[in-house]
Amino acid sequence: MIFYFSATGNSKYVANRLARALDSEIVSIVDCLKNGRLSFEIQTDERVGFVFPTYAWGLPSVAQEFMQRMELHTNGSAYFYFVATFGTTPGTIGYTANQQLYARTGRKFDARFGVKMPDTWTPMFDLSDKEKVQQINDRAEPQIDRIIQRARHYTGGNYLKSRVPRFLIPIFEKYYDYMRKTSHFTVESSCIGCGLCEQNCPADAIRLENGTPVWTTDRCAMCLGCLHRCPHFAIQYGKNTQKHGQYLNPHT
Ligand SMILES: Cc1cc2nc3c(=O)[nH]c(=O)nc-3n(C[C@H](O)[C@H](O)[C@H](O)COP(=O)(O)O)c2cc1C
Repeated sequence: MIFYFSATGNSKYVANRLARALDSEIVSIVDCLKNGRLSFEIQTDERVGFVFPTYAWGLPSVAQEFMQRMELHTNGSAYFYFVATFGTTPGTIGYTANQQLYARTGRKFDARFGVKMPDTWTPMFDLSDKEKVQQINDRAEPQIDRIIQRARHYTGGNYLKSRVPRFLIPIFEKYYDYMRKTSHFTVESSCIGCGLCEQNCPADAIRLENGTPVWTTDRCAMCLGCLHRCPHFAIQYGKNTQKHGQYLNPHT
């Protein structure tokens, strides 16, 4: 079983690659949260993966909620592994994920991995050069292959690079709160009120008011799925996203 969350397709692509190679079922945590499917039977020697994007060096709020609410029934022999997709640095996400799993199940991840992919935090990072973006995605392939090899052999260890001191965790938690201020969103006149942003929002944080998206701040995970998936690129966040372009994983 592989649990995943993905706003723009990177983590879903990685989860799919792992699932095909390891003959695992992939499970969307957004569907689980929406349908109340939170209890899972884990088989003997099963490989149980969690594939999440890194947000502000930590877990997206949706992933935190899932990990806090999930119930995993296991006889203890399963292999648990965590995969962070990230753009620049995964920071402390591996440590935080470990803490969450331990709090819920009393056990830690056997292995932690990372895959560097295009950084979808476009208020800061420029994804407008499609060739460069493709190169980053090409370089992700051997990283995914290595994870498959290790998971296939139940290999343990912490392979998440760019680890940083844990005392920075509260600072980055505050930074994520700052990022999640939905007042930074603007909607351009090219918006046709199609409602795709509302339909696709993983946190049910968007509703259309007079044909224009409005965000509910305390629900929004700031995944930027609305911005990157808008067919008219009408949703912006701050001053830079327009010039930094939209991104969806090419396999989406
Ligand atoms: C709100 C937000 C915060 C992010 N923070 C980080 C970060 O701290 N470090 C990093 O390396 N990448 C960061 N990223 C980039 C994503 O982790 C990366 O692009 C990921 O592969 C996106 O996965 P997805 O396509 O499955 O949603 C951030 C992206 C978003 C939207």
